[in-house]
Amino acid sequence: MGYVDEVLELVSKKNADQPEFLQAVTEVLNTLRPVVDANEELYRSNAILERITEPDRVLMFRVPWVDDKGQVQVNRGFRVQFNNAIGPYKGGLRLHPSVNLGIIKFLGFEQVFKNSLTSLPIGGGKGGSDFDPKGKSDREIMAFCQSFMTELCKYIGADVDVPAGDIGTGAREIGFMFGQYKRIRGTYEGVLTGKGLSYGGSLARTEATGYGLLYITEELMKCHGDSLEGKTIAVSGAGNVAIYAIQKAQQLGAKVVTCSDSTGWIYDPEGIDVELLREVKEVKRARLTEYAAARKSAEYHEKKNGEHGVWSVKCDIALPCATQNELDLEDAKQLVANGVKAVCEGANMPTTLEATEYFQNNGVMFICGKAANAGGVATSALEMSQNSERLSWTFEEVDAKLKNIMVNIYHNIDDAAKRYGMEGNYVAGANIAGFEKVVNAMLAQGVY
Ligand SMILES: NC(=O)c1ccc[n+]([C@@H]2O[C@H](COP(=O)([O-])OP(=O)(O)OC[C@H]3O[C@@H](n4cnc5c(N)ncnc54)[C@H](OP(=O)(O)O)[C@@H]3O)[C@@H](O)[C@H]2O)c1
Ligand SMILES: N[C@@H](CCC(=O)O)C(=O)O
Repeated sequence: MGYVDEVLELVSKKNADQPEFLQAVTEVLNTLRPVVDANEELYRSNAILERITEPDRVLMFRVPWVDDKGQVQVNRGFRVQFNNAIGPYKGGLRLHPSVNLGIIKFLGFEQVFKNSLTSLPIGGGKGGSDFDPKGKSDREIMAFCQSFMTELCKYIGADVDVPAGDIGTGAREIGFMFGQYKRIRGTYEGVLTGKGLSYGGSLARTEATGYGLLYITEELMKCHGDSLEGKTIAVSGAGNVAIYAIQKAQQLGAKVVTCSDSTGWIYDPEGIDVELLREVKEVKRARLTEYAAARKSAEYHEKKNGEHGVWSVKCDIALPCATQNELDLEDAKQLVANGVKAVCEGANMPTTLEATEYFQNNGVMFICGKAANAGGVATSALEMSQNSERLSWTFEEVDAKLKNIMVNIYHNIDDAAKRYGMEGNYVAGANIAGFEKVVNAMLAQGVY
């Protein structure tokens, strides 16, 4: 048995109850085979694959808080500090009832490679809680965030570990957590990113993941002699990533005809009205039925198991921007039958392994989330730089740096795939390029 298969077996045994983590590790290690074969002795003797698949540490803690009725509620909090070979741990905090250790580990593992691809000095980590922010009052959100940070603040810091947003964690939650960190630790430092603009946040961070997704998609199209002009795009999700992906796609001349949330989806053949979508989702925190009620051209469909949802709509480009494993093999077959040319992941691991393979075997250009959604964390690293130098850059400066980073990521992953004879396999390219930098740093820093 080869080194990759030995480690895959070991990781499967140790983490049998963590399917999402195993899925992420399987995808990465399978695509690293040519690199591992070329360096087997070095990597094996240094146990590189065993070390890179085991987090530096896992923190799991109780989060007690009081609801509006005076009842004490208890949630479980997590922070997985996965790898800090190239910089302080960096990655978001997910607040969603589905959160468990396996999901946070998959996200933390992916973050190691994604952050490496940004070319900026950030290691990988992730955290969150099974707390459900939906339907909670602002006071309840504050109570939860303060309790969560009361424990987490012992383990993080501007040069140690810098959390940020993810599903369910936006500017409101980051504000409450920042306030609590400051109150307990007594230091005003860039310990979180995605902060409000009046207290250390960066312009363009809100837009960064969605805009970055479109910058890399634009470069992909350009390098294949095409453009986004006039293309029809299907987007899933209606949160931070989806909204700003839709906005930038429209600015670049494409028409986005779908979006979705966890209960239903919209088909709007005239193109999504992004300002209306922002009003419904960002301001009112309402359901998409409100979008449909306010827009004549929009059709609302309830989510039904076994149906393709937004992926049933004919499109040139698909941008999954909601959550993991939201696009499966049957959805991929439908998209291919409808003539999709490119799929770029705004969410983390939204496409199942089988669906990814189907796209790749059917000539669809496919860029995985580690590369395609790296613009968010890259701009978080730019926020860290601004905090360190106590300066704020203009929107245009940050946006220009973001675009440059995304274009470079495209060329790095394209080159890495070509170096190993896998031209056009951007999943392999992203994993290889991300891995090489981290491994070189690990080897240089000795056994730890
Ligand atoms: N924010 C960032 O900077 C960033 C950066 C890189 C990657 N990502 C990834 O991008 C994805 C979206 O994050 P976000 O920041 O946009 O979160 P968000 O603002 O909380 O939005 C998430 C969206 O996805 C929908 N959704 C969640 N679970 C779903 C499900 N099971 N089926 C259908 N829709 C579902 C949500 O609908 P409901 O409102 O009904 O829950 C919401 O519309 C995640 O995978 C995240 O890890 C985020
Ligand atoms: N949660 C986001 C952003 C992380 C950050 O900005 O640190 C991601 O998956 O990359």
